[in-house]
Amino acid sequence: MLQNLMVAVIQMVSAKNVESNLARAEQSVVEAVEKGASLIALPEYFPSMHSDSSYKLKIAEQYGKGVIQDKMAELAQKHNVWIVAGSIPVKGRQADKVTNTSLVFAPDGHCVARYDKVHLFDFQRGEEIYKESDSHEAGLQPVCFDTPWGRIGLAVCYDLRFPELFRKLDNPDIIIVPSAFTVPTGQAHWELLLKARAVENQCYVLAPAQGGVHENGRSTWGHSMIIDPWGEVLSEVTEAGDAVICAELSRDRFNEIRQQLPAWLHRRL
Ligand SMILES: O=C(O)CNC(=O)[C@H](CS)NC(=O)CCC(=O)C(=O)O
Repeated sequence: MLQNLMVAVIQMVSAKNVESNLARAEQSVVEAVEKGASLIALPEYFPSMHSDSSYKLKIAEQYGKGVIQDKMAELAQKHNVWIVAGSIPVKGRQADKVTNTSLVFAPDGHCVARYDKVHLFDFQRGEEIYKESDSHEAGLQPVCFDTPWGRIGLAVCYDLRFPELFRKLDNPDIIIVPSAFTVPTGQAHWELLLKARAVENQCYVLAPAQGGVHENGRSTWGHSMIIDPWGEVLSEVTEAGDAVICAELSRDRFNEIRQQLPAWLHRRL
């Protein structure tokens, strides 16, 4: 097993156009590679953020083929890295629905994991209204995948509020939560929820987020971060806009925390 793992978390302010978002994502992946990262995580819906949900359906790809997936596979292989492709819209079972799907590409370019967001964000606060369930099908199961450093569990954005999903993961060492939090809920809960999931599950948490003012006028909270199993923030994006942050995840630190405070072993229910 690898002792340490350099990871990168990418923050974006995605616009509508898929091609230009993919080009920006590529730039950030290259920056992460230059910083020495071997696992790179992109935010929720990095290929396109747009108010009209029918646009998601328009750009949604069949699982296993399409320009977004091709680009991610190419980048993983070219740079010999793991890429967690935040989320992308994938065609659902129903013709008028998509799944909000996180795909993981291994260094050989193969897609090795698929997670469909389980909890859909239906929210209303004044003018700010989201009804993700109108255009999305919910996923049904928790997903983990294995890397030479350890096991990684997946969640997307609003899932962060449902600790039972994380408990159902198969004992991950890292949890990755690509997100696009609203500003008011992000300000109130984002860091709190991320730290809670890290501390209660005694694992690293990577949180790549959309952060800034988007083309359509929507603002997202950003504050992408990397948190250790003690709840300490190892790295954080403090400003709006595109950014790449890195941290080295330590196997020794992970083991030390779980040995000193074996809460993970003390679970009874
Ligand atoms: O729709 C898109 O284009 C991108 N996706 C999102 O913005 C998603 C679904 S609407 N946002 C969230 O889940 C926010 C959760 C949140 O903010 C909270 O739990 O407080």
